[in-house]
Amino acid sequence: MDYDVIVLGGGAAGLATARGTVVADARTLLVTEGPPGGDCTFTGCVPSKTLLESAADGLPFDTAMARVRETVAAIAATENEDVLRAEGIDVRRGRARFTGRTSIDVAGQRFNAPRIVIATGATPLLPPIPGLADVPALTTDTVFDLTDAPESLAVLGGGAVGCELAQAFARLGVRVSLIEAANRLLPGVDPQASALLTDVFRAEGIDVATGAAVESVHGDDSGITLRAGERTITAQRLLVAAGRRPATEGLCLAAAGVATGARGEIRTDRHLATTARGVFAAGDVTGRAELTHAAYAMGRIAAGSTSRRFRRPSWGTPIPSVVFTDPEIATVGLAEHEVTDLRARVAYLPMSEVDRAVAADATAGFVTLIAGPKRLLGNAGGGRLLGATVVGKRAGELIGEPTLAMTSGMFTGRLAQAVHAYPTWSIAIQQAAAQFVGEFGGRTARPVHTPGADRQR
Ligand SMILES: Cc1cc2nc3c(=O)[nH]c(=O)nc-3n(C[C@H](O)[C@H](O)[C@H](O)COP(=O)(O)OP(=O)(O)OC[C@H]3O[C@@H](n4cnc5c(N)ncnc54)[C@H](O)[C@@H]3O)c2cc1C
Ligand SMILES: NC(=O)c1ccc[n+]([C@@H]2O[C@H](COP(=O)([O-])OP(=O)(O)OC[C@H]3O[C@@H](n4cnc5c(N)ncnc54)[C@H](O)[C@@H]3O)[C@@H](O)[C@H]2O)c1
Repeated sequence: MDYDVIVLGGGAAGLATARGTVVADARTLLVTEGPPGGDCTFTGCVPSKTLLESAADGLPFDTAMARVRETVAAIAATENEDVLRAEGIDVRRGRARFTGRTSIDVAGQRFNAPRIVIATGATPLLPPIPGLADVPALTTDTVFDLTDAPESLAVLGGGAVGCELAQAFARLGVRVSLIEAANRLLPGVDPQASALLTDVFRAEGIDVATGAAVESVHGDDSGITLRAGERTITAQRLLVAAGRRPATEGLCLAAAGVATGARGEIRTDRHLATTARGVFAAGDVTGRAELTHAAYAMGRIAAGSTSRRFRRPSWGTPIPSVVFTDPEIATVGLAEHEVTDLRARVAYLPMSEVDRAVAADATAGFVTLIAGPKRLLGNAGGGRLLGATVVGKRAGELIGEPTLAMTSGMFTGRLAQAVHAYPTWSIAIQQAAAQFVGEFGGRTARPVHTPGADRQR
C-alpha cells in the first residue's frame, strides 16, 4: 500500500484527521481539491466573522472587504500546503474519486491505503425554485468576492448564514430584505431568541419576512424579484442562504461501497465508520453538525478510529453553536421547546438583571439553563445540565461554561458555587445556575412547559 491513511478534503475535518493520523506515525496523504482550510477559512466562518466585525466597527464596504481578504490570507497561511508538509503530511491538490474500497484516483494517478477518510464537506444548496437557476444569484461561495456594495440585497433563508450576512450587509449600508419560509428566524433555536433577533433586525432597518416561502424568482443583472405568497420582494442582488448539501458528487462512492442517507449525507456509525470497511467520514459530509469545531472533533475521532481496533473514540459530546449576530445567540444541548422529560427545570435570567449588561447598555438578551435529574440522585445539587441558550453581546464566550458542565456531567449547582469575577458577562451563568439550588434575585427554577411560562419572562 502507498499510504496507511488517505484523507479526502482539506477543510477542518480533513486537517484534523490528517494531523491526528500523522502524529500517530501513520503515513498520511491528504488530497484536496480546494486549498487547505476549506469552507471555514475561505467562504465560511473567517470571512463572515471578519465582515461582521468590520460592519460593527463602522468601516466602509470596500475597506471591510479588503479586511476580509487580508484576514483570510493570514489564517490560510497557518495551514497551507508547506505548513502541512513540514508536519509530515503528503499533500496532493486535485479532485479524488474512489476506484475501489482502498484505492482512489486523482487526475489519472492512483493511490491506495487500507484506511480512507472522506472529509469533502458541503456546498451551498440552490433550492428547486422556479427561475432561481436563471438569475445571477450570489451564494457564500461568491458573496465575499464583491468589491462594490449593492444598493439592496435580498437574502433567501433566515438560518445562521442568512441572519449573520443580513446584519453585516445592513450595517455596511445595504438595504436588506431577509426572507424565511419558517414562521420565525433561526427555526432551531428557542423561539424567544428568534423573536428578539427579529425585533433587533427590524429596528436596524432590515425588512424581515417570515412564513414566506420563496416560490419564484426572476430578474437579471439589474435587479431580482422574488415572490413568496402574497409578498413581492425586489432587490438589486440576491443571496441564497437556504442550507448546504453534502459534497459527494463525482466521488464514485459506489466503487467503495459507501452508502448515503436521505439528504445525501454519508452514513456513519458513532465511530464515524461508513458502510465500507476501512472507510470513515468526518465533517459536513456526514450531515451530523455543520460547524467547524464539530468537523474538527469528528476529524479527531476519525483519526482515532483509523488506528484503533478496540476502544475507538465515539461521537456524542455536546457541541455548542453560536450565531454571531448582535446580539449573539449561543446554544448547547436542548432548548426548552425540545425538552421531553417533564422532570426537567428551567432557570431564566434576562440580561437586564446582569450588571455588566446594564453597564454596557446592552440588555437585549437572556440566559436559559435547563437541568434534569441525575441518575439515582435526582435534582440534588441542581441535577445535571441538559441545555443552555444564551442571547447577548458575548453569548458565544458564555456558552463554554454550560458546555463544560454538560460534557463533564457535573452538578449544575457547581456553576453557581464557582466564584465568578464581578462584573463580567459570565456571572450571568452563575446567577442563572443559582436558581437550581435556591432563590436568586427573586427567581427560582421552574418546571418546563409551565402553562403561561412565557408570561413569567
Ligand atoms: C458563511 C458561512 C459561515 C460559517 N460560519 C461558521 C462559524 O462561525 N462557526 C462554525 O463553527 N461554522 C461555521 N460555518 C460552517 C463551517 O464552515 C463548516 O461546518 C466547516 O467548514 C466544515 O468543514 P469540513 O472539513 O467538513 O468541510 P469543508 O471545509 O467544506 O472542506 C471540504 C474540502 O474538501 C475538498 N473536496 C471536496 N470534494 C473533493 C474531492 N472529490 N476530492 C478532494 N477534495 C475535495 C474541498 O475543496 C474542501 O477543501 C459557516 C459556513 C458558512 C457557509
Ligand atoms: N455561526 C455559525 O456557526 C454558522 C454560520 C453560518 C453557517 N453555519 C452553518 O452552515 C450551515 C448552512 O447555513 P444556512 O443558514 O445556509 O442553512 P440553514 O439550513 O441553517 O438555514 C436555511 C434556511 O433557509 C430557509 N429556506 C429554505 N428554502 C427557502 C425558501 N424557498 N424560501 C424561504 N426560506 C427558505 C429554511 O427554512 C432555513 O431556515 C448551517 O447548518 C450552519 O450550521 C454556521
